[in-house]
Amino acid sequence: MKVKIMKNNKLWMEDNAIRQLESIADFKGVESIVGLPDLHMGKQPVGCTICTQQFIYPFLIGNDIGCGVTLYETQEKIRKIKVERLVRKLENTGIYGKYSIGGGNHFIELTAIDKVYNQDLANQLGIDTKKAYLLIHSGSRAIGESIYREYASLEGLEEASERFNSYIEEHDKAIAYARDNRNHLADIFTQMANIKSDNRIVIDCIHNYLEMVDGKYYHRKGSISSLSHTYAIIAGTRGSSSYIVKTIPRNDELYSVSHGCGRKIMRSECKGKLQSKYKRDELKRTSLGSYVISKDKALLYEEATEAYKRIDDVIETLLQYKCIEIIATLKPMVTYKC
Ligand SMILES: Nc1nc2c(ncn2[C@@H]2O[C@H](COP(=O)(O)O)[C@@H](O)[C@H]2O)c(=O)[nH]1
Ligand SMILES: [Mn+2]
Repeated sequence: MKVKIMKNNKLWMEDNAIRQLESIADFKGVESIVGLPDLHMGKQPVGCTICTQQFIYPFLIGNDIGCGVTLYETQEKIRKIKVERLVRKLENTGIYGKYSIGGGNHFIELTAIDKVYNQDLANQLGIDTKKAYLLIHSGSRAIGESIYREYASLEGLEEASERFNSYIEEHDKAIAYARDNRNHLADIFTQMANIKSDNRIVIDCIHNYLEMVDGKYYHRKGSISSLSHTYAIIAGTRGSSSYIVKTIPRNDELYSVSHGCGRKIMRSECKGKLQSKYKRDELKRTSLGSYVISKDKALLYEEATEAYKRIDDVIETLLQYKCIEIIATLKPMVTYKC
């Protein structure tokens, strides 16, 4: 079967997203497709891997080429951080200019190791439960957007053609820019927050890109490659755990692992569905006690925890398919989106 959907009874999965993925199966060169547990609808399906031969489809990668999540270790002890004072300080700040977080669900999160499940693997990563960590989700910003505009037609690009070669060149630059952007954001944020840190990278994993392996093209949109990433971060939400995992490469799942929990409620519907339950300001604190700092007030509803699938269902599904081993969980302290 060309399209495989990773499912589990408890996991919420949208039929329209499955149909959107199936509609790609007949494109020239498409060999196989995997819908990951965080699959959801977008301009193109998100949470999937599409494997092709001979042709590539830039629009399947989308505009945020190189988007990823990086985990940095700070040198600040959790117990020394006065969270409320820090939040008050950060509320009057913003990151503008050459390096920026980006809108939507991009974020910088000050976070703590909550529970270690595999101490040996945690030691290999040098994880110290006393220290504060930073989780940064950001991408290639305007660079990715301009590449997307140039190549977004539904037409595939044939291997070795001039357009194919120039897309790959631009795509690789966007990945490098996105990585650099995350690293600069880590420096800017720790200085702004006055957090001691040399920002050691613990894990850096990207989820929107084209991976070439053995003459095949793996279009990854919200999909982490277990071939390139031995360790990965599966992002939760501002109000739920994110997971540090070891990936297990599996051909049947196109060597893929989910990048997050995936959207459940469309942005445009969030306010209508959630405002009878929460006043806007109540969404600045989460049920975990963490804080959200966002100048964009609409994002408080659009990015609420309930706008997403349950991370534990996504993780359970990945475990069931033997694609990951859990190392530890992260618990957000402050989610910053300015
Ligand atoms: N730890 C946090 N994770 C979050 C937050 N907002 C969203 N998310 C997760 O990130 C992925 C990334 O989605 P993408 O398709 O835009 O790359 C998403 O699926 C959520 O699981 C947050 O504030 N904190
Ligand atoms: Mn992303």
